[in-house]
Amino acid sequence: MSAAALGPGAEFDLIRRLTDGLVAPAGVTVGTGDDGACLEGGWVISTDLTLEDVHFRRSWCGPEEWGGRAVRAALSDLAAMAARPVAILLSLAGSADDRASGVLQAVGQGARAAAESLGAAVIGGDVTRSPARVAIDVVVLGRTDDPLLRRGARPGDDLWVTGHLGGAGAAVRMLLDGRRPPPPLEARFARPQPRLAEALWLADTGHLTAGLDLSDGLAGDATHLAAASEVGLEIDESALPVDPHAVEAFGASTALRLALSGGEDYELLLAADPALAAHREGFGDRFPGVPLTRIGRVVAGSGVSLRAPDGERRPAPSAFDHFPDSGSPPS
Ligand SMILES: Nc1ncnc2c1ncn2[C@@H]1O[C@H](COP(=O)(O)OP(=O)(O)OP(=O)(O)O)[C@@H](O)[C@H]1O
Ligand SMILES: Cc1ncc(C[n+]2csc(CCOP(=O)(O)O)c2C)c(N)n1
Ligand SMILES: [Mg+2]
Repeated sequence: MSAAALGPGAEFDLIRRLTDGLVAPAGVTVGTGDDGACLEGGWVISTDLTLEDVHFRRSWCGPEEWGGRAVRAALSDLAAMAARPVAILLSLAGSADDRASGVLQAVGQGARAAAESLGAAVIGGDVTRSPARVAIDVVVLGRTDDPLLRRGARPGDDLWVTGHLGGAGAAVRMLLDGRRPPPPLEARFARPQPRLAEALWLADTGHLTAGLDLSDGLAGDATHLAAASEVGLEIDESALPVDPHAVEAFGASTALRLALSGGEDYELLLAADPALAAHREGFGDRFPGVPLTRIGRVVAGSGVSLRAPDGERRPAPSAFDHFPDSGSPPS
């Protein structure tokens, strides 16, 4: 199977260059470009790197939460593929001081507790010294016989999103400003909830056609689903389930921007045939407190467009990119 296409941005230009020409070997049914790779026999594997001062600051929460958050974010890629978690490999790096003071042990304990609470055992890992900052790499292993891929969305499908958007971005914005977020926003940042059970339930309906998890922000992640499926996506701004606590903290307009571009909500963006709508009530009964919202549609074409409440179409804003405005890498 060929690699799935990714959306625009310097981070993804780099990934395109790094993966150019790669051919998945025998035994690998889905290679690069999706939330994880799929292996024959129903295995899904993915990796996610979390770095101090890039993904969290030391003063923002405790070391158990740094580890727990890294595991939760990594497991979200299994939710994106509607796979059931089985195990993780946990690699930790930190300074000699962080080892001596127990910080690295606490990171590992938080990671292990989060993994076990979500059905994954720690089956290995690695430890190295780092000159200063803490790094946490989590490889996740899951199982599914029918992975949900980013390709597969078709014109005429509806677009759905789980949960609320913008809460984690609002928390990060407050923390960067030196303010303490209120508990519901703090939780969205420190303890994201990968939508693992939700993904399995929705996949079981048989109506999902494509999906991914929202780590960089809907505006950016939607471009990957559009590119991989070779379709256009139309998103109705007024339909977005903006986190009410983000609205309370920042007002509707900034909260909407955070919902589109803030990132790290770890909700799911799903494309589904129109019959999924009949399962919405059942989803609400099974997952109270997790809204399932129809936010737009899949159309013929390419890219992502936003529809403002007055019906005007505009291009989606840019989302989180690790290398913003950094131009092209050398060819
Ligand atoms: N250095 C790399 N070498 C090979 N493939 C890569 C590399 N970095 C990323 N990829 C692949 O590119 C695709 C997109 O990667 P990305 O990290 O953006 O995944 P994601 O699930 O969208 O985001 P997140 O990192 O937030 O989980 C994935 O299939 C990933 O395996
Ligand atoms: C200190 C600090 N500054 C900014 C942010 C926001 N942030 C960092 S990485 C990322 C996208 C997902 O990462 P990845 O693509 O690596 O999975 C976002 C939205 C943060 N969490 N901490
Ligand atoms: Mg992902």
